[in-house]
Amino acid sequence: MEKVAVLGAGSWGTALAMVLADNGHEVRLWSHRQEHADEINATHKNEKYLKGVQIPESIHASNDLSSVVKGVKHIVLVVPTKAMREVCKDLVNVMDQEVILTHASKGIEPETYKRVSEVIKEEIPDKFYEDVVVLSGPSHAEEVSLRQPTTVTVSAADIKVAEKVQDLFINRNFRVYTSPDLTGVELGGALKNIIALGAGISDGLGYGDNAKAALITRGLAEIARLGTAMGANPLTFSGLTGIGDLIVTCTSSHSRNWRAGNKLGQGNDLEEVLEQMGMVVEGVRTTKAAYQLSKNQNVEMPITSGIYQILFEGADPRDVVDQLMTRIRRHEMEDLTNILDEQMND
Ligand SMILES: NC(=O)C1=CN([C@@H]2O[C@H](COP(=O)(O)OP(=O)(O)OC[C@H]3O[C@@H](n4cnc5c(N)ncnc54)[C@H](OP(=O)(O)O)[C@@H]3O)[C@@H](O)[C@H]2O)C=CC1
Ligand SMILES: O=C(CO)COP(=O)(O)O
Repeated sequence: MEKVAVLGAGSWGTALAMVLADNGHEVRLWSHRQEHADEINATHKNEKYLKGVQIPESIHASNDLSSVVKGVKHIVLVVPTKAMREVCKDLVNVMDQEVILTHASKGIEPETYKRVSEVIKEEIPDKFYEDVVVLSGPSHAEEVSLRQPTTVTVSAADIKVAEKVQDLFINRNFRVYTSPDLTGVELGGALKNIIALGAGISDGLGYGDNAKAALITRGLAEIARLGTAMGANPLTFSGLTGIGDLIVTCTSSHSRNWRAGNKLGQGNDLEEVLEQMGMVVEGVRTTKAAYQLSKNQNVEMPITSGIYQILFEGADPRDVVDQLMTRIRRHEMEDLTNILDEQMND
């Protein structure tokens, strides 16, 4: 059994800490607020983030980063991506041994367009880690904390290290696969949040299942287009961290991105919506990053671009839908049509 530090005591950090505790590991859960750590230790609940869920008494919460990471073999980073750099900087000051660093956060940094593992590697010298691993997939914390069947994927540059993390987390409720495509796994998890905002907007506008299916399918096409341009393997987007996570986030009312989109579709203002949520809505920052990336990479992303206009340029969602529906007509799969054309000409 391993000593594990989970950094980030929101819904996902707490749910992952519970999986690890169920597996018999010694789990320390770090919160950046002392009173939050005290509340978890006193009540064995995390009411704001996982309402009604009983947390195993073996999980010890703390606000003291240094004591939390002392002597651990694994550190699991689960803070919102906007806090990732700052937490890594603090972590470097208290680390004195080599660990396996896993992160389970989903986003892209808007200013640098970096994936989370790139941010971590930039901030933490490599003498402190065996490798940086990502854990991603269709996994709402609310369901994981109820031990409902869930599947995720872990990936790292060194697949052997990813397998160690697979062993750490896997159990009969939480099935963990491995993938060699770190870039694809991280991008699928980050970019699906943009489309989930769109699915929420569509539902908020009162559109139906046809529109949602269109958003998921055409959304996946543009995620794969950008992902492939950034070095991912296109096959990854047909897996758990691609279409799997896209389905769960676009169709579940657990999703904060879907819920925020839903309120926007009903005509609420972005600032107000984010304030009311009180939880992280990663898709907003990621839309900014992906919109800019699509321009830099010269990749067409009409849905992302439409959501950018709604979030940051005050566009009316109905006008954006109209704009998407009346784009110039085209083939569904340009690549496929090109191959067929070539075969006809042979
Ligand atoms: N929830 C889910 O089902 C899943 C979430 N994820 C990803 O996990 C990541 C974390 O999300 P999640 O746990 O859901 O978020 P939540 O909104 O549930 O919780 C966020 C937590 O981070 C804390 N926090 C905020 N700012 C900082 C900071 N500067 N330093 C340290 N901690 C901070 C918050 O503390 P405070 O209470 O003080 O605000 C809170 O404890 C996101 O990237 C998300 O996309 C991935 C898969 C599933
Ligand atoms: O990533 C998630 C499920 O896999 C959680 O999505 P939300 O952040 O939209 O709640």
